[in-house]
Formats: sequence, structure tokens, C-alpha cells
Amino acid sequence: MGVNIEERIKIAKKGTIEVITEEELRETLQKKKEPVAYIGYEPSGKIHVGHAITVMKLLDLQRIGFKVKVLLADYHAHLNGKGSMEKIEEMAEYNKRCFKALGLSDDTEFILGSTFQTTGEYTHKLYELSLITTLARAKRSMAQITREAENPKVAEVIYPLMQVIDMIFLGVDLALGGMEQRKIHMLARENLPRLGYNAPVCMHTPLLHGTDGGEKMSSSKGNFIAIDDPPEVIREKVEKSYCPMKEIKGNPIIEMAEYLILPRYGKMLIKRPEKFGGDFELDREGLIREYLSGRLHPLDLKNAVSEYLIKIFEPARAYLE
Ligand SMILES: Nc1ncnc2c1ncn2[C@@H]1O[C@H](COP(=O)(O)OP(=O)(O)OP(=O)(O)O)[C@@H](O)[C@H]1O
Ligand SMILES: N[C@@H](Cc1ccc(O)cc1)C(=O)O
Repeated sequence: MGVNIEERIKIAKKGTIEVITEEELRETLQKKKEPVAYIGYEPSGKIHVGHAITVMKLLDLQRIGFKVKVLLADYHAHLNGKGSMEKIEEMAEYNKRCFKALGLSDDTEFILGSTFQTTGEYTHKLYELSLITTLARAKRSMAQITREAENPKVAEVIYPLMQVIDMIFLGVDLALGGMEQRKIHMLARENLPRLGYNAPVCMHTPLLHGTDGGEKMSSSKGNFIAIDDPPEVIREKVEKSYCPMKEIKGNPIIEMAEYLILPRYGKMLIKRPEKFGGDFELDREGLIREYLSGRLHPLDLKNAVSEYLIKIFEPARAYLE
């Protein structure tokens, strides 16, 4: 790895909301030749732009020398009401192809949760963790993850404990996830040392709102753009997306530019007819400034975002075909 540690840390942090802690990340990079970074996904019917934000971060981590492990969390999905194990396993196979299609290197390890989560050793550790975790804490950690808000099941508190134990079994030095994973990660950081294990560095990426402006882009809500949507579908979905003029908070189109396109390209080219001011190039600050002022119109932004998404996902679409 030719790049120095500070440069690697800069690449790791780019586009994240937080790294807990940067000092520990530095130490990991200094001490380990090939540290392990992991993320888990509940297998889904579709892999969308929200997931892609985390995959792009995995690509960065690979670039700076991390070995990447992707957990296809079939039991977690099952415990979270996503259906039968058979159905979930089929989705896991498709998801694995999608993640590969997004450019993860050949040495990426894909692990199906159920291949190790029922062993005696795993279960023993789970019981030990259950003895030192309060029910209130386990429930709290699931606030933004559980699907069953009305009539919560015991499964809801087994889920986060399993996620913590996964980190031991996968030998994780760094746990990546969207911001909603934070409370489970904090539980891991607090309790793994109490069980005699090192706490991983935790890294959190921003959550993308749905195309309808809903809280989170989600494959179960129909408010997503899939990585394998054909170009015309991407254009249509972006065109219909929530994107209020001069408003950036909760605006999924601005977020796609900010969280996916700009970290990758640094600048965005906005194409406009001469009579509306002609083409211009924007970095992140420029994008925010111009959009807030109203000088950048939602329609011009949407056109640019569609074309970038089509370009970014083109190799994935070709691979999946
Ligand atoms: N809309 C999103 N924006 C950013 N990251 C996301 C989004 N949706 C999921 N992720 C990230 O992907 C990782 C795995 O999430 P997972 O696939 O289990 O989510 P999910 O909420 O079940 O997705 P879906 O509801 O679309 O099936 C998490 O780290 C999560 O933060
Ligand atoms: N909790 C993650 C999935 C996951 C499951 C197990 C893990 O070890 C890691 C991540 C989600 O919300 O989707």
C-alpha cells in the first residue's frame, strides 16, 4: 500500500458522518497488515442507491488495504419479519451478485449468516451477552431497524445481540453501516470488551431519503431506485422524485448528488440550455449554494443526477444482464 496512513484515513472518512474513533482507525492501520472491515445486509428484493452508498464506502476501504467481508444476514432478515429462510436465501444469492456487480474485488468474502450463527460456540457467546445487556438497551438499539413497531416480538432483542456476536465470529476490525446501525454498534463497543474481545472501529454513512421524500429509501416501500433499473426507469423515477425548490433538507435528489455522485467525481456537470444560463460545474459547496439560492433549478439538477446514476450503475447493469 503506497499511500501513507493519513492519506488512507482521509479516504476512509470521505463522505461518512462519523468514525468512532479516528485514533483507533489510525492504530488499526498502523498495526494490521490486512485489517477486516465488514457490513451486514438483510437480503432484499432489490439493491438500491441507499445500499450503494455503503458499497462505495466498501470500495474505498478495499482501496486502502482492508479485507472486506459482507454478511448476508439471512437470520436477521428472518427475525425482522422478511419472510421464510428459503425465500431470504434466494434473495441473498441475487444480492451477492448485485454487490459484486458494484465492483467489489474478487477477494471480497460473502458469508451467509446461518452458516455460523447456530453453532454451539456462537450460541454460548450470545447467552453471555444477553446476561450483560439490559432489555431496554437492546430494544433501544433497534428503534430504527425493526419492522414490527406495533407488536414487538422477542426476536427484536435477539437481533442486535446476534449482530454484536457476528463481529467476534467474522474477526472484525471495522464495522460499517448506515447511521441507523449506530446504537447496535455502540452496544458492541461497550460490551465486546466486557466479554474479552476488542471493540471494532465503527463507521457510519448517511441515510438516503426515499424518492417520495420518505424517511428512508427502502426496497419494501417502493420509493427506491434500484442499481439495475434500466436508464429510462431511472430517468422516470428521478423525474417524479420529491425535490422541492431551494430546499436541501430531506431532498433525496440533493442527497444522491452529495452522498454518491460528488464523493466519486468531486464535481458535477449540470447541463442547461444557453437561455437558462448554459452548462456549469459544481462542487459540494457550489451545489448547496446554487440550489439554496434558486439559481439551480430542480429540473436541471434532476436531469444531471439521472445521467450520473445511469453512468455509475452502467457496469453493474451490464454485469447483471
Ligand atoms: N436508504 C438508505 N440510505 C443509506 N443507507 C442505507 C439505506 N437503506 C439501507 N442502507 C444501509 O444498508 C445496510 C444494510 O441495510 P439493509 O439492507 O438491511 O436495510 P433495509 O432497511 O432492510 O433495506 P430495505 O428496507 O431497502 O430492504 C445498512 O448499513 C443500511 O444503513
Ligand atoms: N442490522 C443490519 C443488518 C445486519 C445484520 C447483522 C450484522 O452482523 C450486521 C448487519 C440492518 O439493518 O440491515
